[in-house]
Amino acid sequence: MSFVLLETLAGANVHKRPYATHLSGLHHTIIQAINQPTNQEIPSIQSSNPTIYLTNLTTKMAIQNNTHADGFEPLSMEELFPPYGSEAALTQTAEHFAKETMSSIYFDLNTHSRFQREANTEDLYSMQVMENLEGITEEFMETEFANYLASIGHLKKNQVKSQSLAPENRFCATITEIGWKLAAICAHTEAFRRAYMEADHRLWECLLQNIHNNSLSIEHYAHCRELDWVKLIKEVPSPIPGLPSAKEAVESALDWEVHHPHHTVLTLDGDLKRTEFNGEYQTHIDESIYDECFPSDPTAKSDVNSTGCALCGSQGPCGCTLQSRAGELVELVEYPGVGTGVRSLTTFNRGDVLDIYVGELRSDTANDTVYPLSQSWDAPKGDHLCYICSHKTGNWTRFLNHSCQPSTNFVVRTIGDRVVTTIEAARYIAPFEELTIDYGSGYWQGGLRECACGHWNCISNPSSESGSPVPEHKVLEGKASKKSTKGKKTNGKAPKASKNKKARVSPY
Ligand SMILES: C[S@@+](CC[C@H](N)C(=O)[O-])C[C@H]1O[C@@H](n2cnc3c(N)ncnc32)[C@H](O)[C@@H]1O
Repeated sequence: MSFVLLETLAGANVHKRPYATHLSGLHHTIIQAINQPTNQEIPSIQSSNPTIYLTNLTTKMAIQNNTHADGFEPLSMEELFPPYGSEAALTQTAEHFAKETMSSIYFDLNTHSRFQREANTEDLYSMQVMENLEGITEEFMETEFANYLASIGHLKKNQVKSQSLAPENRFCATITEIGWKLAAICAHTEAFRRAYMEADHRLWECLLQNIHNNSLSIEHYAHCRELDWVKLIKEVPSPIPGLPSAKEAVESALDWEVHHPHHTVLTLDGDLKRTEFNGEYQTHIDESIYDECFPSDPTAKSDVNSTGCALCGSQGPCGCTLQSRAGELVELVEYPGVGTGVRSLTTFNRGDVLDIYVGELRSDTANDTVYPLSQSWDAPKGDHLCYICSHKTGNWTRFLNHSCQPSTNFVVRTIGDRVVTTIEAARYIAPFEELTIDYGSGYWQGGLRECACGHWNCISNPSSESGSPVPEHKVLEGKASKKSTKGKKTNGKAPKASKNKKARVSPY
């Protein structure tokens, strides 16, 4: 199990490191830097490994090109690895750079909002960080704008406080291409500011194109995190020769009621909608709840159903929690033919534990055949504990669509005082890739549904080896594998089940 995106174990001796000035590029490292005990080595960024990137690219391109009679067409080596310096190779590099930078932009925006929230609670350290971040952002915008005004003769050179270090005309090209709004949002991120200064023309153009193509996603992401980008540009006078109107950008700020980022879906027609099922809004909860149909928590860790907490190994009460940040780095997006799905905004590596499938723990499925997951403590033997029903309340994991070649897996683990089903990365996952999971063959059998994943070996493809129509459960079962830890049995007693836990709704 890899803990790249996990925060900390409860009770672990964790010290915060001083905030690093450069957020971008180091994003995964920063997570660890913030959360690991200070005496540990910080691992290097795995996502920059070109082999991993190319392996993923190979898979992606192979899937996109499945035009052969048996549904699979191998690519030539030249297509996969264009010759060094060729136009195709440069484009591939630029695309890779843009995706990585985009992922750092989302990460930095999220980190900014975490500090903002802590600063709002009068945390002195976070208040100081916020002051620095705001100062850097304002100075960046002011310098670049002043230099532009000087270049068109609206300011005298000696009125400009500091020289821009960016290539000439970059400010104008940026505002023209992505507009004041996205520039103001992205200026809050180290990733954007650094690329602005350092990236060559081709890389920068590719990044701007990516920002432009994801404008609603970025604005919604910032909006949910209450980023005050307006104050950065509201004093910009209009009109400025050669630039669009900043006033119009301010007036077009997103007007969308925010409860939780995962209450909103980016639709195929470029709009936003609330998540709903059977005409009712779906709400986010952080952890599973159970009601009167069980006298106590049916998933409570015990001697019978668990070999101990996967995080600390304890058989007795331990209070460990999985605090993954993966949920903060994914978004809900509509996909053709399959409805709402989950899009990654960062890179994940094989083995990353992304989150826990949560919902209402019930003895029945509440007549829902879409979302319930059978929770067992030993999946291969099928020892069923309850159903996790997430049609009304749940987290982002309920929106994972199925693929016969999925990027994540269900895994049964004991974490803290509960047996849970985690979602874990099955392989490297690139930014903007859809996260998918295998619902298990039973979900598709019986002719009621057809899988639309399009994979050449899809279960619903009659010529595929995996298609065999035997009706079974109509719930998500996944291919959950039991992962045990060699936990010490502490007192031999099953811990008392916690009292009915109220759903805690967090801001993210
Ligand atoms: C657990 S939900 C996933 C989220 C769902 N797409 C939504 O809009 O809420 C499962 C449902 O999503 C749709 N779905 C997911 N994966 C699919 C696939 N590969 N082919 C067809 N439909 C799929 C089906 O309607 C399925 O019953």
